[in-house]
Amino acid sequence: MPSTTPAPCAPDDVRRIACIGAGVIGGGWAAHFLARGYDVTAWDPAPDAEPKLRRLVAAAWPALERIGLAAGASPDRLTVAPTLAEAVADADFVQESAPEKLELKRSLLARLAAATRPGVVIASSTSGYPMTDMQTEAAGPDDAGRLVVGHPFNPPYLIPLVEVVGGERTDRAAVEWAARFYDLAGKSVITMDRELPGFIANRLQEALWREALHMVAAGEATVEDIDASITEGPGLRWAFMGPCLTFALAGGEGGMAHMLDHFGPSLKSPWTRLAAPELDPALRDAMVDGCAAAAGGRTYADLVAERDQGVIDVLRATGRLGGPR
Ligand SMILES: NC(=O)C1=CN([C@@H]2O[C@H](COP(=O)(O)OP(=O)(O)OC[C@H]3O[C@@H](n4cnc5c(N)ncnc54)[C@H](O)[C@@H]3O)[C@@H](O)[C@H]2O)C=CC1
Ligand SMILES: C[N+](C)(C)CC(=O)CC(=O)[O-]
Repeated sequence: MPSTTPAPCAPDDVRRIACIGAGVIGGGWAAHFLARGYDVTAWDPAPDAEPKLRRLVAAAWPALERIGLAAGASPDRLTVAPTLAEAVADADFVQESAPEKLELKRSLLARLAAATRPGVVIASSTSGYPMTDMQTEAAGPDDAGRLVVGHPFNPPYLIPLVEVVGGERTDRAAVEWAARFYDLAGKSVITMDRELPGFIANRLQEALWREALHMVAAGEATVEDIDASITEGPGLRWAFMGPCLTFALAGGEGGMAHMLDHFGPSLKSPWTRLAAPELDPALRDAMVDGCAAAAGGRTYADLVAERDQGVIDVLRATGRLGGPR
């Protein structure tokens, strides 16, 4: 469909990015865009947002230096704006990462569309809301048409994937513009042609997560057993080969055909519980205590540094890190 709302600049001419909401993900996006050499302006209504954001970027920067910064990249190119309107006034692209609350997203995305220059694409980091449900308050086709989902993975400055999809009122050209922009900004993009709650990756992750919670709730496995079952097992394969091709190898030389003929009947075995468990206080405490035990005295900062180095090692070992960019 031809664009009715052309962006004010081409994806490769983007220079200024606004990050709206500057918590774990908005801050991670800011670090990523800064490392890629963009100017970033952030806005977040929390009174302590600026020092928190600067701490997050400072903590991420050593990892970003290790994988290589773009020419001219600097944390000094981060500005924190006092108002939403000032944050987006000159933006060539907006990444919204406010809390996962539908009403909040609806009104915030409408405000952002009204405050940006006509045609500027606005992407939401939502983990699961379809854009159709979030774009209901956008004023008209020119506003709603440039709202897309750009779902990242934590931390956005190291995990390449971003899932891009529009809603019923989104102009297809905005989806294509966002996909091209993320690609130029160093992300690995999956563009979806239809909306699914949870998109692709979270739909898969949530199935695993529900089963983990069921096992902890029923006392069938500890948090540490569950984590080790992935890091010592399938997780090692999943870093470079997805679950489908991995299981094709389970069929030996007969491939997926033999795998399905052999193990297909067990698909119907009651292995999974599928429906979500009740997140009652006992389960909440078991998960929180189990994670504290698994952390074994390592602080949040220790774990972030360990995770960042682990992701870099995996990216490097699987040939997905080139030289300095
Ligand atoms: N935490 C994660 O692993 C991932 C989260 N996401 C998505 O990213 C978004 C943000 O999540 P997190 O960063 O985890 O949350 P967070 O709680 O760390 O950060 C949210 C930030 O938004 C700010 N905020 C509150 N009201 C706001 C408003 N009206 N406008 C702008 N900012 C506002 C808060 O002050 C806070 O700094 C959510 O949509 C979430 O689903 C996506 C991928 C992964
Ligand atoms: C926990 N989460 C559902 C918000 C996670 C994501 O959306 C993606 C990720 O980083 O795994």
